[in-house]
Amino acid sequence: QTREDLLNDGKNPAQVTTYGMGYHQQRHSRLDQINRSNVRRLVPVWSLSMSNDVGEQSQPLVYDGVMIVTNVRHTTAIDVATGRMLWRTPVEWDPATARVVCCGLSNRGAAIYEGKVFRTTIDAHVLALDLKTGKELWNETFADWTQGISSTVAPTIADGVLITGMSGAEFGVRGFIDGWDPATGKHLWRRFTIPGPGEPGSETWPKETEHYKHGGGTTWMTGSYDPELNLVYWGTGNAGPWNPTVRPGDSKHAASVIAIRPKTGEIAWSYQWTPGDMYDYDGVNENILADLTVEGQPRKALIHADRNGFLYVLDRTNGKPIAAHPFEKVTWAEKVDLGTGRPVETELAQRMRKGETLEVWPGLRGGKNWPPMAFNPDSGLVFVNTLHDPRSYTFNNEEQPKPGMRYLGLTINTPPKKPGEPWGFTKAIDPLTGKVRWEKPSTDYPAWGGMLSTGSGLLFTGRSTGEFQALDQENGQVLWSFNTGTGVNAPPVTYMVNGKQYVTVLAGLGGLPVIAGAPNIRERVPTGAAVWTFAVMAE
Ligand SMILES: O=C(O)c1cc(C(=O)O)c2c(n1)C(=O)C(=O)c1cc(C(=O)O)[nH]c1-2
Ligand SMILES: [Ca+2]
Repeated sequence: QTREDLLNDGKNPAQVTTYGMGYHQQRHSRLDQINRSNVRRLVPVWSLSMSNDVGEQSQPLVYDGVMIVTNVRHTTAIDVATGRMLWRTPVEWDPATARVVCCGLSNRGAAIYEGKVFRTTIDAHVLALDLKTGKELWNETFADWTQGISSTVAPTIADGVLITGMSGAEFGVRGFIDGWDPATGKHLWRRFTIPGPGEPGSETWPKETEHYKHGGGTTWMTGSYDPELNLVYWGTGNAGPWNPTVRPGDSKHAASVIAIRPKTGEIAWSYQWTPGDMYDYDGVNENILADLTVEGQPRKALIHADRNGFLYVLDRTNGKPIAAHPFEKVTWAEKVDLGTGRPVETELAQRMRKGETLEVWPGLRGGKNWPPMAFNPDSGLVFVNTLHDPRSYTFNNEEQPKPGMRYLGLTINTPPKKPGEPWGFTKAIDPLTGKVRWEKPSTDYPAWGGMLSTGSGLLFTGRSTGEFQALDQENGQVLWSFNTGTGVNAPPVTYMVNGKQYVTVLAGLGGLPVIAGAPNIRERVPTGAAVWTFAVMAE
């Protein structure tokens, strides 16, 4: 896992070295051995228990025949050929940490570089293990978890710097991104996403108070990286508290993407998806980098499906919007004005800001939550699991921020589902036009799984009810389905070993779906945890 290995992820099919299957996070593999006609003979070749009951969200990494997976309890190395565990290093944390976690005890994966495995922990540590042995090499505490700061994010390595994010925007914290020396664990820089007094963007926060210290904007999904521009694109979470009446203004840089220099964390540009966020529209969803042709011109684009319901294409050199179309039902904004770059709020949103209790789409979980979509550069389409789920909010001003305590300033109501109304959709969308090529409704539970696209026109994704499936990219038809026995949230990967293509996904119901899941999911789908690896059975 040299710098070259990370830069070339996707080119060498034996390896998966980065989160997103490439720094661009397209989650597309050129591999085409598994195709429409043989996918029905896809069978499990091994499965390994993860000894965990609180959910699996990690994207596996594969290097030199070794797979690295994480969850909240362990970092595990697996021999890809046999499915045997090579080593497993436990992560120790005080069970009381669960109190400062909004949405489950989760971990989304590791980074690998120069013989080391890097990960964050739920109690706000970042650490390095020896890739060969699992032995801990260094371990740094980056925050005091009792203050409400935790971590679920997979780190990344960009330009030789280890970069980590954090969680806690529901607990009155101020978001940041850290840079570390991967060799030693030395802290190199910290970039707060919420500006301090006098910094650019500070004018969007109340001047009289120290509200910026509680402004949210956490950084709980991994940024993508453009090595040529040398910029890392990192999304930021909801503004805090959700109640906007105590923080009039845009609340920058919450619910935004910031483009940062990996060596210093300096912000090159920022773009705010949801100014003055009052819906918990965390802007952390993946930022897919792609080179698109727009009106005959090649453009360096960034594609992002936000929780706020809009699918954006930005110019990633400067953060200017090129396109923005709703990909789910949106009632808080009429459109995004491409000239000003700002959403045009509906009357409904304006009445909400004044304190009326009204139903809004998308609801707090967003038109899409964290499970990453995929982009196929050949067809130019994105493939995404959406959430079709409104909420109503009643703001109240009583709450004050207290370290490590929830700080939301509102109560939430879930309107009853209309009979026959889907919980979400799986959609193929052209990000430049917003045109939906096909969509499939989810009628029992929302699909809450990451997406993988392959060169043979297949899509792999999981369902909350346990099925891991292959869909046809042309029409969404399910070509293959395997029941893993527990919900699938994690993003799948594909790679080649000894000339044979494999697909791997972690199964393990967890995260927000079990806490606030669509009807009684805990009674109908068991928890549990395993890595599943599939290949086409020989004739
Ligand atoms: O604001 C935050 O810091 C934060 C962190 C996390 C997280 O780290 O998992 C989630 C959210 N917010 C959130 O709003 C959310 O809907 C969510 C879902 C999940 C999940 O794991 O399923 N995590 C989170
Ligand atoms: Ca949040």
